[in-house]
Amino acid sequence: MTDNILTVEDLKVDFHTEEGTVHALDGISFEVGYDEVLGVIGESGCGKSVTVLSVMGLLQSPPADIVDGTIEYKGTDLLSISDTELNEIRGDQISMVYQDPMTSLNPVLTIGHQVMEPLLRHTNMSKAAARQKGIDMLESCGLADADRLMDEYPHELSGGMRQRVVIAMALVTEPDLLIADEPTTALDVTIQAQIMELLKSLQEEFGMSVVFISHDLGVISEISDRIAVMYAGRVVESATMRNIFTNPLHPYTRKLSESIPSLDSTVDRLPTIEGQVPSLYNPPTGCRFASRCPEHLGEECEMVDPRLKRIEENAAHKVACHLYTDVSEASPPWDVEEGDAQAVTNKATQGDKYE
Ligand SMILES: Nc1ncnc2c1ncn2[C@@H]1O[C@H](COP(=O)(O)OP(=O)(O)OP(=O)(O)O)[C@@H](O)[C@H]1O
Ligand code: NI
Repeated sequence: MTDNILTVEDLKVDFHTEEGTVHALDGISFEVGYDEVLGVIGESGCGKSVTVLSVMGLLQSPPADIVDGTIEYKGTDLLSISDTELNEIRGDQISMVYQDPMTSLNPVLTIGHQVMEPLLRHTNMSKAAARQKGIDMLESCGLADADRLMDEYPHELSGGMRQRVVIAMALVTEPDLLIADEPTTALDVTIQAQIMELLKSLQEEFGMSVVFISHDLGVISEISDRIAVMYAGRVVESATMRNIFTNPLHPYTRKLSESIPSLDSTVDRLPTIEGQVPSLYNPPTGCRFASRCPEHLGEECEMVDPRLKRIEENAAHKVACHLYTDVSEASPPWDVEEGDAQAVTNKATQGDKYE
């Protein structure tokens, strides 16, 4: 058993289009622990959806082309198993909630049909048992009168109710990993808060792992244990939620955290980050944030691609930025070989003696 339920390493995805090749993901790496909620954040077009669609095996090829990388789910590389094996896992152990509830619901089938479908496909459950399980799950998702709802059609429901149905469909098989791609964006603020609350309590109840995508750091902070910040097809920082808030390192993350309105703020418009995300047809050589970065160091940032560095000895705080040095490259007193450590200790002890 590995420590993580999901480990994505160096994932590269291109799209071949008439205008050329879009390098949508350029070496994405991240991991999700058991029972952990990973928030993935970044501006529109930075590759959040492509990342999770790769995990789900749902990228259309062509135009998509997974050029490199591995996606390990419980130690199995999802990129190297057969479609049949992937189908077994998808919708049963791993399920996904999409941004727009209407795209995940079939307008001509009843809610009951759709909620029971994953159970009938992935388990040996009888229809009656699947129906009961569906009703229970709709109720867990905060839908009253679930028995009657089972015989209704999607258009008879409000947007918030439909999104609850979609969540119930994703959770009905009690998956080990739930992927939620901006599940509340289409909803108004009050309903959005209720759905977040619901997801949080269901995560605790079922003890599942979650990958939660959003372009809003405020929304994601309510549910995440850890956060991965994406920019232009890369992960630029990853750390615990607490560290992202108290000690954001990447200038892009700092900009994102400045753009969360504080509660007493009188400004109701989010300050946006100046400048444009670079084109992914022909991405810049160095740091992709360089052209917008207030802490730009000059040529190094323009020319040298910053790799993801681990900047703290024990914590898993990683950042891809030339402002920081990897712990393994730095030579602070604690960063010594075991033999040397002994020497340091001896020296210290001797020092004590002579005092
Ligand atoms: N089918 C496709 N053909 C060509 N390019 C694509 C395709 N799908 C995605 N891309 C490109 O891949 C990049 C990443 O897109 P993606 O949808 O993952 O962004 P995102 O971070 O999810 O954005 P949003 O917040 O708007 O949902 C974008 O540049 C997008 O234009
Ligand atoms: Ni998206």
